[in-house]
Amino acid sequence: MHELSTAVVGASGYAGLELTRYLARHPRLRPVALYSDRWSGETAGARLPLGGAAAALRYLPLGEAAQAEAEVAFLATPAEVSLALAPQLLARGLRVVDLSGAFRLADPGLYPGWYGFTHAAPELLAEARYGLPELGRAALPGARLVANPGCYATAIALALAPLLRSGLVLAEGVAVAAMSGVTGAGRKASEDYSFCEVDEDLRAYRLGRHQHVPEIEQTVARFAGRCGPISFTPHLVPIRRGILASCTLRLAPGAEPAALARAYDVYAGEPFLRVLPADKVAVKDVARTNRVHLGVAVDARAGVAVAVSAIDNLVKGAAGQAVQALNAVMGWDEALGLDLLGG
Ligand SMILES: NC(=O)C1=CN([C@@H]2O[C@H](COP(=O)(O)OP(=O)(O)OC[C@H]3O[C@@H](n4cnc5c(N)ncnc54)[C@H](OP(=O)(O)O)[C@@H]3O)[C@@H](O)[C@H]2O)C=CC1
Ligand SMILES: CC(=O)N[C@@H](CCC(=O)OP(=O)(O)O)C(=O)O
Repeated sequence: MHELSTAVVGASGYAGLELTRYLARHPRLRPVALYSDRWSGETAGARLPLGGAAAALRYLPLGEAAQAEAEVAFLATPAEVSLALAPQLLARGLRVVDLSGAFRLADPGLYPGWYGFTHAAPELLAEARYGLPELGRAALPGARLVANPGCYATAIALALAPLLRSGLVLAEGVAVAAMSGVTGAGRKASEDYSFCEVDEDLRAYRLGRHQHVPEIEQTVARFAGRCGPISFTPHLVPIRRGILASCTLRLAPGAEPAALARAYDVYAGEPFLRVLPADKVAVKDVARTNRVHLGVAVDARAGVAVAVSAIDNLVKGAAGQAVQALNAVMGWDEALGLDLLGG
């Protein structure tokens, strides 16, 4: 059976490392090139517990990534780096799965405000397919460019979209608080993320201006046909990996709690999604897997529904989702290669 050759750019990052492990075990994908300046010249086997041919691969300088000889390139790089590389790789005939936010927003006008740069390839935004299969897999088969969703955006959009589509909650006044483990910030050597700064601490950040806000609104609006402005407050918590999101929505007049719970019936048969009572949704049950656990509770006294979801930011929030999306692009079983560590 033909194995699709793959390259990982940013292979030394937290997302790139996780991806390398999945690619090395995937039955139809073969990693052939790994790019990182930090580890240039070292073997992958020296950095990761890999078997087989992948262990012998030597990390290549990032400057050579535009010339990658592979059928698919995964970009696990900052958005500005992905934005520069993707057009070059696409022009050379590679498919691109980008893990950054560079191609997630359809409207280029949103980039300066939310990402801090002017988009240099707006024509590719029209072509890019958003890689969240559970809310839009029909767009994926055959895609050349996949924009892999953000970690918070994955957890939050999956929780919100069916509820808004049900019509049982209002589109206005949606408020989300989410907590992320520290790997969500990447391997950046910044004092703010060092052990002594995050241990025994808990804080909110980027209130009302997190870059995933327009992405969540775009995804929910596409699926549900409506979405008001979402208030989003992310928090950094002193765990290594995982995201828990709590989403508060106002109930529509006359909404029945039992009917609201049925909104998640749209996920019946999804291999990675499990609907649970909201207070049974926990990061430890999804950590190191591609799973999403979610549930909704009704607080009738306050007139709100609270939806809770949990993912692993590095798997369903990044590397696992990227593999799942590529499986969908290729028309394969979406779960192929994702059983690593119980995924
Ligand atoms: N961490 C997470 O939970 C998630 C991350 N993402 C996205 O995935 C991408 C990778 O994230 P993550 O793995 O966390 O990041 P890291 O900081 O851990 O790694 C970044 C990687 O990109 C490479 N790189 C290339 N150019 C640059 C540059 N100019 N500045 C910094 N690094 C560069 C680094 O190479 P080298 O080490 O050789 O310098 C490294 O391999 C980002 O776009 C991120 O937003 C998306 C969802 C979740
Ligand atoms: C804890 C933490 O800092 N998390 C990151 C999420 C990274 C991510 O998924 O974001 P992009 O791919 O959109 O950059 C953040 O809040 O920016």
